[in-house]
Amino acid sequence: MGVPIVQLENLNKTYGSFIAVNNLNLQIEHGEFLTLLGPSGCGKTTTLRMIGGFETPTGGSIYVNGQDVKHLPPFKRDINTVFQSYALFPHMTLFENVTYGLKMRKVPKVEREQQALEALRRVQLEHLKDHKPRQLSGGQQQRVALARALVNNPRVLLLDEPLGALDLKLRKEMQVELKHLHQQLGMTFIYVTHDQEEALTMSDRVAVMNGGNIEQLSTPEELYEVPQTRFVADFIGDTNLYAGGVLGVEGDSVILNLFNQRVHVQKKQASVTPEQKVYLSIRPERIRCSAQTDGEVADNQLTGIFEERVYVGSFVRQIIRVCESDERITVLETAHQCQHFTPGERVAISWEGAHGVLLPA
Ligand SMILES: Nc1ncnc2c1ncn2[C@@H]1O[C@H](COP(=O)(O)OP(=O)(O)OP(=O)(O)O)[C@@H](O)[C@H]1O
Repeated sequence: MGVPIVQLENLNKTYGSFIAVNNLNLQIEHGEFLTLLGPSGCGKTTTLRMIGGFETPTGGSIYVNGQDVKHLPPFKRDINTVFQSYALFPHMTLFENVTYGLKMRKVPKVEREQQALEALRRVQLEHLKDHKPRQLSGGQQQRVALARALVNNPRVLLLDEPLGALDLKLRKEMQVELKHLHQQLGMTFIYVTHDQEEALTMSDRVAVMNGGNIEQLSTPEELYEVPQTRFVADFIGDTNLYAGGVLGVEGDSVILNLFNQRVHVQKKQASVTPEQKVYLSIRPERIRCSAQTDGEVADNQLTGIFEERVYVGSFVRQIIRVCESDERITVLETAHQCQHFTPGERVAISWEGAHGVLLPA
C-alpha cells in the first residue's frame, strides 16, 4: 500500500486540563470516504479542524500525502472544508461566490470562469449561476458551499456536519448526492457527523469517537454486526445489552450465565475465561418471539411475559420481560412476520448463538 493521503500520529488537543482529542492514530487512504462519528463533545470537530489547519494540535503530527503539514496554514494544505454554516457572501451571485477563492489566488480570469462553471455543474446549479444565495433553498445553498470547496480541486475535502441544517427528507437526498459526487470525483472525503445512520449510509469506513478516543474503526457493516465495545454496540443502532458471566467454553461456543440461564454465544472475542464478567449484545431484529408451544428450538430459548407491541410502520417493536427477572428484551419483526400476543401472555424468545456478540465488561 502507498502512502496514506492523511495520517494522524498521536494527535492531541487539550484545553487546560481537559483532553478534547487523546493521542489519535489514524490512516486515511486515497479516495476513501471516512467518517468521524460520535456524540456531541467527543472531539470530532476538533480533529477535523486540526486536519484543516484551523486549530493547532497540542501534540502529535498530521501528514498529508506524506508531508508534515504542522506549519502550513489552511490554504496551503491541499485540503478544503465545507462547514455546516454555508458562509456564502450574500451580495454576490453564485458564480461570484464560487470564483472568489480563485480570484484571491490570482488564477487567470478565463481559467477561473471555466473552473467555477465546472464546479457549479457538478452540483447541478449551473443554471442558477446568476442568482444570489437568498434566492436559493437550504439544500441549494449547501451545494454552492460544496462547489466553492470543490473548485480548488483539493486532494481532501473535509465536511463538518454539512447537512446538519437541512430537514430530514432533503438531508437524505443530499446524502445520496454527496455519495455520488464522491464516487465521481475520486477525492478523499473526511466527514463529521453525530448521525449514525448518515455515517453508515455514506462511508467506506467509520471511526467511532468517544471522549477524545477512537473506540472502533471499521466498515459500516462490521460496526453494526461486530461492535467491539459496549459504547459502539449501544451507539450504533438499537441493541439488547446485558451483563453476564462466562461459565465455560464448549467447542465454538461460549456458555454464559444470563438471567440465571445458560445461553450459547458463538465465540467472537479472542479469549474468555470462566467467571469472567462480560456483556452480550443481541440486535432486536435477530430475535424471534413465538408461542411457547412452537416445536423448533434455536440455540437459545428463554421464556418471557409479553408486555407491549408498538407498531412502527415498516416493523413492529415487541417488549418482553424475561421470566424470573426484571430484564426486558426488545424484538423487532416485520408486521407480516409477527404474531399477535396479548400483554401478560407467556412467549418464547429465541436467537442463534452466532447472532450474539460478546463484549468486554
Ligand atoms: N476553544 C475551546 N476551549 C475549551 N474547550 C473546547 C474548545 N473547543 C472545544 N472544546 C471542548 O472540546 C470537546 C470536543 O469538542 P468538539 O467540538 O471537537 O466536539 P464534537 O464531537 O465535534 O461535538 P459537536 O458534535 O457538539 O460539535 C468539547 O467538550 C468542547 O467543549
